Amino acid sequence: MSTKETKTREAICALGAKLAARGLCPGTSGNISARIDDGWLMTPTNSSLGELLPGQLSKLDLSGKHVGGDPPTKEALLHRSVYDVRPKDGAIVHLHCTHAVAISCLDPSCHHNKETTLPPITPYFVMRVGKLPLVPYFKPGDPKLADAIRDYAKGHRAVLLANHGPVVAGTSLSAASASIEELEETAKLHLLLQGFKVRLLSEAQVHEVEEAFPS
Ligand SMILES: O=C(O)[C@@H](O)C(=O)COP(=O)(O)O
Ligand SMILES: [Zn+2]
Repeated sequence: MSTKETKTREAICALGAKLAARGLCPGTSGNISARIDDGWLMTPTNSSLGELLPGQLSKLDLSGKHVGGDPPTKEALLHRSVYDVRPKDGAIVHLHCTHAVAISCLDPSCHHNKETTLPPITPYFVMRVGKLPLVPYFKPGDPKLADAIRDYAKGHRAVLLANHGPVVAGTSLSAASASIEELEETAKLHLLLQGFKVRLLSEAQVHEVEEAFPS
């Protein structure tokens, strides 16, 4: 096994432990994956992200065949679809973090608009997440979900699966993690602000941040 693969295995386990310590992946929910030279490493199905072992991680070859470790997450095909349409990204995190899941369960008429479920409340949300479109509901692991996500993930690093939770891609595990944590915090803020008059960032302020901090 290459040193890079060994390090990636350790990084996935460390990230799982961090997300679990922050209460972002209840039970055995969520999954993490990373690209390696000869395929992908993914978290095994039904595993607790806080208790991952490097040697148990599932390895898929470049054709998507399971070639090592425990059986992969039921969302393996979904992860592969996102990698397919986002060739520059190297890692994906999917969580059932409470506030983002709450947003995913709202009637779409309660979402900010058709392009994004959450509005631009803070510059850091614009930097780390940007727009957050809603992917229509399909049951977890459904190949139709893996197919549907393609159109949304092509132009967005973060998407929200209806009645399910967020999926975020990044150039690295730490980039994907920073984005999904910011997404969850913004979902929480958005819910906290319900009933108040909120000043959103203007379109010009959003552009200013996008230009100053390109992703
Ligand atoms: O919601 C689901 O069932 C999956 O998307 C999930 O979060 C955990 O499934 P596994 O990765 O197969 O454990
Ligand atoms: Zn899930």
